[in-house]
Amino acid sequence: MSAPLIKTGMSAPLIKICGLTEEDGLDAAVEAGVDMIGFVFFPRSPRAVTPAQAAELLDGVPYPDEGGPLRVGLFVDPDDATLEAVFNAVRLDLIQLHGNETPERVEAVRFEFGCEVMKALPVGGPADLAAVGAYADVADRLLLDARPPADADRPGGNAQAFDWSLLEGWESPVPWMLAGGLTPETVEAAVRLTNAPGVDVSSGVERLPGIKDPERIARFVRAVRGV
Ligand SMILES: O=C(O)c1ccccc1N[C@@H]1O[C@H](COP(=O)(O)O)[C@@H](O)[C@H]1O
Repeated sequence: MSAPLIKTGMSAPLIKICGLTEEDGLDAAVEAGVDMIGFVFFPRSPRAVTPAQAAELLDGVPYPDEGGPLRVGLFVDPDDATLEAVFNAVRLDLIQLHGNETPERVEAVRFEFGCEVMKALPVGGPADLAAVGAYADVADRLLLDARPPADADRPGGNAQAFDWSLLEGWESPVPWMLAGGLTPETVEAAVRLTNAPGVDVSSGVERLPGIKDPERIARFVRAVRGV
């Protein structure tokens, strides 16, 4: 077993398992005690769920004030009606905006829905980190993900990592999480290099697109927590 990632005085990185579509994966994430569970409300994703499906899956899952994980809804350039439809079915703790939302749109969503917002930003090179500043005052959290290939069908969930060394010594003005191609095999190195205070994974803990592998979820959590 390798040395624990968590050095004295440092808290464990938060863990988000995203793209849950079925009970086995959801149960594995909840039982592993992850901090956040994510549901994709983007129809073009193989992990997309409807508001009704998310509500059914979440039935019986403890709420955060009962010790359960935060519930994250992932959207790509959603209009208000899309967000409303989800909020009418599910109590979300965090809205993840994974499209081309401007700082003004992030601020408006946060205000209108009274919910914390995590803005995903694509990283492909040093210049992308400069964009972070524009969201510092309007987003509660940032999610740094790999810049998708030009021909990608979706802006995330592509099992693609970026050059983590870009984040060496980088300090974020707001809480942030690392995403993009993380796996149980790579997450330890990613956290060591970037000092990420949170990690988010979808493809890397799946056995098929949209179907999570409970054993890989457990391995991912063990790798992050060094147990
Ligand atoms: O998972 C998807 O299908 C998805 C679709 C549209 C936007 C984002 C999506 N996923 C998010 O992308 C990152 C990285 O995912 P991966 O681990 O590389 O598969 C993560 O935040 C997912 O939630």
